[in-house]
Amino acid sequence: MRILVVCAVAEEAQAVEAGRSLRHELDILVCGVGPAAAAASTARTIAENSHMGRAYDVVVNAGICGAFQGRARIGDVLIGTDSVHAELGVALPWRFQPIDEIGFGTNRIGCNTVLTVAVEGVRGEILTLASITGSDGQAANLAHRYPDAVGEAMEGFGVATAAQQAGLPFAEIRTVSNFVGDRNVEGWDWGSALKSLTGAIREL
Ligand SMILES: O=C(O)c1cccc(C(=O)CC[C@H]2O[C@@H](n3cnc4c(=O)[nH]cnc43)[C@H](O)[C@@H]2O)c1
Repeated sequence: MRILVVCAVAEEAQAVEAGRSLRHELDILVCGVGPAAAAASTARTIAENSHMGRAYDVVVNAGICGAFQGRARIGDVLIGTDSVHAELGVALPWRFQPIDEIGFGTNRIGCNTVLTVAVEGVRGEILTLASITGSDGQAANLAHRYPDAVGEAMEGFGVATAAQQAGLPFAEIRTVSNFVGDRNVEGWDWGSALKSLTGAIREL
């Protein structure tokens, strides 16, 4: 099986590389931060490899993330059931209206759960945002809007869109470096999250 694993930054790619198994052919793409870079870079890589006769069977987005308080802990592995774009819709003064409600597509792409059946972790929706949530108030609002969301990151929905348009199964695996909320980047535990990421890829 040929697997494309998409990471935002080099540190995540190194953690994935450390967990690589010889059972599968696995390419690692560093796409850059955010959903637009993730979608464009993933789509281009899928197309180029297909033209070279090296088509992928599966696309996986792997990286670190923030977790919603009480739903997961630092270092936990999160396995997406759905990748949800939490900013795609209409920001009404009194509530956020997802794009689905106005008939212009969907902000949700289902993850293939068979791919990740052997990976131990917390299962739930993983949100994608172009902006990292930077306050406890915003975090509470998102947690309320998405009661089944376990974490947030910045690339999942972009990678999922590229995979879906290419007709490929998609999975999102994240490991928790911080809690969603007040921005304190010094408090992020990259070490624990990257170590867990290596372990999760080993189980994939
Ligand atoms: O704001 C900063 O100064 C800063 C410092 C270090 C790293 C960053 C990033 O932008 C990395 C974000 C990267 O990691 C994912 N991630 C991790 N935690 C969260 C989160 O709580 N909310 C959203 N994304 C998160 C994300 O997928 C990025 O690829 C910034």
